[in-house]
Amino acid sequence: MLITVSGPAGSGKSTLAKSLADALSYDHVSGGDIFRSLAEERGMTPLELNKAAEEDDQIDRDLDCRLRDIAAERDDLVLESRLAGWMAGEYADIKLWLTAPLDVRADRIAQRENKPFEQARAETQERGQSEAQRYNDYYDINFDDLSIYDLSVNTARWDPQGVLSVTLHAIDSYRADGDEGKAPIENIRYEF
Ligand SMILES: Nc1ncnc2c1ncn2[C@@H]1O[C@H](COP(=O)(O)OP(=O)(O)OP(=O)(O)O)[C@@H](O)[C@H]1O
Ligand SMILES: Nc1ccn([C@@H]2O[C@H](COP(=O)(O)O)[C@@H](O)[C@H]2O)c(=O)n1
Repeated sequence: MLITVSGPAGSGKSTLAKSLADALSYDHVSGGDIFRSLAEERGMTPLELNKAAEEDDQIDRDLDCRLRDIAAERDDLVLESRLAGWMAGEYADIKLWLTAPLDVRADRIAQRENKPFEQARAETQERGQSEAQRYNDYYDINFDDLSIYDLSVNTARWDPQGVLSVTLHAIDSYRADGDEGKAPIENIRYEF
């Protein structure tokens, strides 16, 4: 199966994707892995590529194109990034969405990156708004539209082990013969 894990910054995507891949003995590919590969191919550090991406939208598009190619080619994989669900589209078997209130995510990011809460909160909010605008401009994606996902989990309500249990239960309970049909993602422009 191809499982995607999407959500905003600090929602717990990497944490869940790693533990899901371990539990299922699947491979795990993250947007961060792809971004690091793109940087290496260009002879840049990820930080340098991140700065370049502010001026050059082709860098975001290359990352998203790589996500879509991986989704088309691979199986028994957990694919994790903001847009994994949108990019994998019809190739994904189960699309998971993780979220948590902004204050919770900002607090996690403040701890992870060792910065003040207010700073993390402002940066996370601003980055989220800027990303949502870019996804809309590039691909006509409404990042707030959760109708494409099969399961949404508020990770503020369960610890990482709890989130893993909830999602593993959903995956284990999935029966292809009882599936009434994947809903196609409509009106997205896969233009890279
Ligand atoms: N269910 C949870 N409950 C409490 N803390 C969590 C939970 N899931 C993840 N965390 C913690 O929140 C922080 C952010 O998690 P993680 O890096 O997995 O998020 P992310 O969505 O991949 O973030 P980003 O998009 O910014 O890379 C980490 O410190 C992680 O340990
Ligand atoms: N313009 C960008 C795009 C991506 N990154 C890095 O890739 C990681 C994955 O991004 P997703 O949106 O696919 O989750 C992200 O955490 C960044 O490390 C970036 O720096 N700049």
